[in-house]
Amino acid sequence: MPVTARIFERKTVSVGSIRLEGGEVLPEVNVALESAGQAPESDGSNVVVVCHALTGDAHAVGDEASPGWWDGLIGPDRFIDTDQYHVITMNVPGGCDGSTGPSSVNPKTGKPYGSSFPFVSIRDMVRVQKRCLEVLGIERAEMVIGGSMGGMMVLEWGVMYPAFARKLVPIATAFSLTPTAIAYNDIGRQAILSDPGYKNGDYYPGPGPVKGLAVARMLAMVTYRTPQLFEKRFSRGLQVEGDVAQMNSLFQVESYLRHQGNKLVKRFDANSYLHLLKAMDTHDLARDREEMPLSRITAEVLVIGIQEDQLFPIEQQRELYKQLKGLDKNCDLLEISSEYGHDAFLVDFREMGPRIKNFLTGTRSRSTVG
Ligand SMILES: CC(=O)SCCNC(=O)CCNC(=O)[C@H](O)C(C)(C)COP(=O)(O)OP(=O)(O)OC[C@H]1O[C@@H](n2cnc3c(N)ncnc32)[C@H](O)[C@@H]1OP(=O)(O)O
Ligand SMILES: N[C@@H](CCO)C(=O)O
Repeated sequence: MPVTARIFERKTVSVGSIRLEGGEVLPEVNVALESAGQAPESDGSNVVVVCHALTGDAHAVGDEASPGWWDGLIGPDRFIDTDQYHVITMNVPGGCDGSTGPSSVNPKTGKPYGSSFPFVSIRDMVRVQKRCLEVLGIERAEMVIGGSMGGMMVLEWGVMYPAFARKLVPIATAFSLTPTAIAYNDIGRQAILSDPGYKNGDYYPGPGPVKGLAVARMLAMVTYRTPQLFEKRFSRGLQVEGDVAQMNSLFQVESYLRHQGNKLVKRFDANSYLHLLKAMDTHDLARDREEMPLSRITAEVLVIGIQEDQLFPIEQQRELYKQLKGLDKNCDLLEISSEYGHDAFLVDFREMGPRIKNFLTGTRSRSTVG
């Protein structure tokens, strides 16, 4: 593979109007994207498409000045080597990192969409991203990879566009959410909806339901990590030594979660959060499909699961692998154990990294499970 000048680019691509699964037409859809690494080969053999998770964005790959959220996995001489590959990450429609979403201006009214922004499904996200890649002249990819919501998109890529990618890596994901995950999402949703700053979704340019969004993030963080990690990091330590009778002491874990809540509201829009939660809740790979959707996949698949994941339990990835295997697909399952739980796909690359590298570069290693 020839090594050419390394590119790092952020841009917004107009993909025109899109008819959504729900029937509504979203006019003038923009997709914000970032690409890093080598120029894409015309046959897509060095192209890696990254699908981000709920509060992720297009900035997967960064540098010292501006770290990206998947720098541990992707970069020069890293597991996905940008000296060899062209890595492209698109912000999803409905998001808030530059792609058309609830905070965007509706070209028909000249005002932010707010409450009028239509429902965007996981399939709509993939359809929009496919259109974006077509505009860029990218017809094929070597691999599509992503975790959590991004993993739902990876599976949809394989089902909707079987000829697009040669390899798929769905991580910490599933065909659909468990009722428990939907329950967590609804508690977060209710926190946002009950904040007076929500104003039925039409709060722009105001700060919006920042308290509600912060509380939603606090709860979500508990599901993203594990009791073991919290025990190790915080135990029952106090951040503020208060008077028990006055109830003004503060545990370290409380302080940490409040910090995480306050951190998210500085970079994320509550309406986008609500839309993406709904997209995940309602997603089902089998919905409105007569044939077994996995039977359409032609790519090689590496399923990765985290044994301590509270949000997407490991049984879901085992089932995915089992069904792929039952359909005689070329697939593998990597189970990792990490005290980071669900968030391990963002931070714990010890086992995942080498395995993804081998899968991408074609150096097959022994199956973890069978
Ligand atoms: C690098 C980026 O640009 S990420 C931005 C885009 N985000 C995404 O794409 C979403 C995916 N990313 C994530 O979910 C997260 O960023 C992760 C999983 C990758 C990492 O999570 P982090 O929050 O960075 O790590 P961690 O759980 O260790 O928290 C560290 C933070 O908690 C703070 N903290 C730790 N203990 C306490 C405490 N007792 N009280 C208050 N704050 C505390 C630290 O000071 C640190 O704060 P900072 O992030 O403001 O510097
Ligand atoms: N930490 C991840 C978890 C969701 O998969 C995020 O915020 O997107």
